[in-house]
Amino acid sequence: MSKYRLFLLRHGEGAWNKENRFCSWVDQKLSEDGVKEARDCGRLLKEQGYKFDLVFTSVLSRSIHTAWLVLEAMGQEWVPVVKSWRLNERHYGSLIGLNRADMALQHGEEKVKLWRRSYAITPPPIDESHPHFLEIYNDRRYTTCDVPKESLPRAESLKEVLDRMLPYWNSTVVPEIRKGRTVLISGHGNSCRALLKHLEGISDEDIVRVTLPTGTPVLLELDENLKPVKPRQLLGDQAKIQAAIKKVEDQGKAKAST
Ligand SMILES: O=C(O)[C@@H](COP(=O)(O)O)OP(=O)(O)O
Repeated sequence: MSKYRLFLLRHGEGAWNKENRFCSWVDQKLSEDGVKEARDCGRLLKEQGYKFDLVFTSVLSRSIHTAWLVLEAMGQEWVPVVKSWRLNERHYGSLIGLNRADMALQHGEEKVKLWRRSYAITPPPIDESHPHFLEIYNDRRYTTCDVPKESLPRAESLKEVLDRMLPYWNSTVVPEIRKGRTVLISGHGNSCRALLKHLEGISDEDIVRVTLPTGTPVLLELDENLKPVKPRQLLGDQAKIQAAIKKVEDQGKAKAST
């Protein structure tokens, strides 16, 4: 029987989602469409009668703004929002800023798919020569982390995302769920995939086929051991959701960027 409800959400479309560039730890804002997606998501959740007690976000603006817009559309702006770098998007290393379709032309679609969706493959790390290195590592938000700046990742596989997220999940999120609080995690494509893998016990092979569209709430009904009692539900128009998933998958197809 379902005891708890947990909602996962990949933020609304960001500016670099639109440009098909790996965004990761670069703090891009939501696009106009992304703002609309977040508002629509809040309206849908309100229509369906859901109420949140607590929202968790990463320290990236696109996840925070999405949470704000969802809460505003629901008329639940008072709900506390808690932020942690441990919910950040996967660190895409030296791929950050690069166009996926260009990468597929240069390295092949299979390689890009492995970088994007495999469990244990870590992309090449970022170094000081990368155009976005200083922007990320000199950002004040990363002085507030529970690890020294030098220990922050320089690239991550999905497994490494789960490794840094799980301590936070177990110490901070789980106790709130166990108190009976309805939690929304306004996160990212890969941080949500990592959590889904953990909660649903998805194998390393099967996680490759899990892709999340932007701005679409995922409802998990959990038992007292926080195990799902039924398949995850992506809320909204199912045909539109399938089209949005395909669009994200197709971002890795070879095509010269304009
Ligand atoms: O880092 C990014 O560019 C995307 C994920 O990219 P893919 O894994 O889909 O390539 O993360 P998000 O938009 O959810 O923050």
